[in-house]
Amino acid sequence: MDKLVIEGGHRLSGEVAVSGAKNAALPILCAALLTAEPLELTNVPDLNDIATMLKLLEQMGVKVERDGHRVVLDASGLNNPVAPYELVKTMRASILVLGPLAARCGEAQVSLPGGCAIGARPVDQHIKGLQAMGAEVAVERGYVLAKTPRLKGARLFTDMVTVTGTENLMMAACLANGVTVIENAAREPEVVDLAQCLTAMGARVSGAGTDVIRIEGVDRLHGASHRIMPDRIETGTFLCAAAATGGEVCLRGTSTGYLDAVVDKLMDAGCDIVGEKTRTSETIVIRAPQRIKAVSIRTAPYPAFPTDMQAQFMAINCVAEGAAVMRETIFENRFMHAVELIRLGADIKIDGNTAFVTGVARLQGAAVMATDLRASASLVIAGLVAEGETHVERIYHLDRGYEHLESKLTALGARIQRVKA
Ligand SMILES: CC(=O)N[C@H]1[C@@H](OP(=O)(O)OP(=O)(O)OC[C@H]2O[C@@H](n3ccc(=O)[nH]c3=O)[C@H](O)[C@@H]2O)O[C@H](CO)[C@@H](O)[C@@H]1O
Ligand SMILES: C=C(OP(=O)(O)O)C(=O)O
Repeated sequence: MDKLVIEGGHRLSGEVAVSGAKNAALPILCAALLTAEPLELTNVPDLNDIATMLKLLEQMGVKVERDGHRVVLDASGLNNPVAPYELVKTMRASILVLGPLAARCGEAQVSLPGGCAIGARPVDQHIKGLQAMGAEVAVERGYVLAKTPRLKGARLFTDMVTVTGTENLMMAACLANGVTVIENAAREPEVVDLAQCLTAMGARVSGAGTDVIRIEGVDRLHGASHRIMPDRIETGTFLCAAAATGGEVCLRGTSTGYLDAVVDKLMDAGCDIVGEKTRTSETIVIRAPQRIKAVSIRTAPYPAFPTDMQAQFMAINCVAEGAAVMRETIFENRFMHAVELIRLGADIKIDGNTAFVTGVARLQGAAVMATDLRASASLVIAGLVAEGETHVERIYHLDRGYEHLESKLTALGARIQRVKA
């Protein structure tokens, strides 16, 4: 098992390119199931989650061609609407095949995604929505089993804002008979990116980016080309790494437009952040003070502060001046990084869904264990500023969602190496 060894204390500076978004690419790969014509995707990040999703699609009969960041999917031979446990156990997003399979094949057997360290993460809203569209859905022996004649358009209301729930139901509705309206829909930019891809495939979707999405079902979708949006969470992670180290970094191929809440908090922390847009490119430049100020946050669905940035902000608050209150409202168990940060010398107290963080003058390197994807990122950020060496173990979590993180950080002046543990 690989681990990262980080020698802290090196200020980040220079330029880095941001990759395509994992959380946009995963649903969009599943959208290929909706058509018998090729779907060409560019800016697809090179991540373990993407490799797993491609394997999953391949074993369903989808032809996959991959050349760097370009992927072409051809689901004309789709013949096995099954997502087995072996392939879905590491990846929550595998549930995103459910809606497209039910819509295109009239049946699906999808293993419940594996347990995850950040919370229970049920899929009851995905199921409730498909049932409202006329599908018979049961959960048996760990599998969601769906059977349906052509899905029917329906008025859907989700009990809470769910990102993959919205995406699953939006994809299913594209081939349904009649109009579907999803109320209380997720407004995340990744939902909008998926809607844009579906529209390019001939779907009739309006309202993506608002909390009411309307989909007029069509008989079939066709092939298309689509470029995956930049990863706003990778962007935010590099901004935090720069902020923690008092650095000056230019991020290429990304935009402040996707993460207003994060940029706002980093400016409150004392950073100077400028987004620039030319005809051909977009960049963000961050200049951080020597020591940032602690900032309080409360996670909530987009456009509020993203839960996927909470762990990275905890890392920067650990070394900031002052104290912060951090409230996690999306997942019931997403403070696993706190105990590891405490091993590095952080001052953190947890009470239910609230963390109280008081900045310390310095962290000290130690061996720590990554427990989930963003927890891993927070430990890397803390390692960049801790005195001495930090060893981050179990980085397979990191490889699920960050493309070449250590080489990108090395290019910015960090001392970070991957070694066999
Ligand atoms: C692949 C992907 O895009 N993952 C993102 C997606 O996850 P994901 O789509 O799984 O997260 P949801 O938005 O669905 O979860 C929000 C909350 O709703 C609950 N819930 C959800 C569905 C359901 O049927 N029943 C239910 O109770 C969840 O347990 C959670 O407490 O959005 C999360 C919230 O922004 C992000 O952290 C993840 O990075
Ligand atoms: C929680 C995350 O991903 P997933 O939903 O794929 O587990 C994440 O991207 O931070």
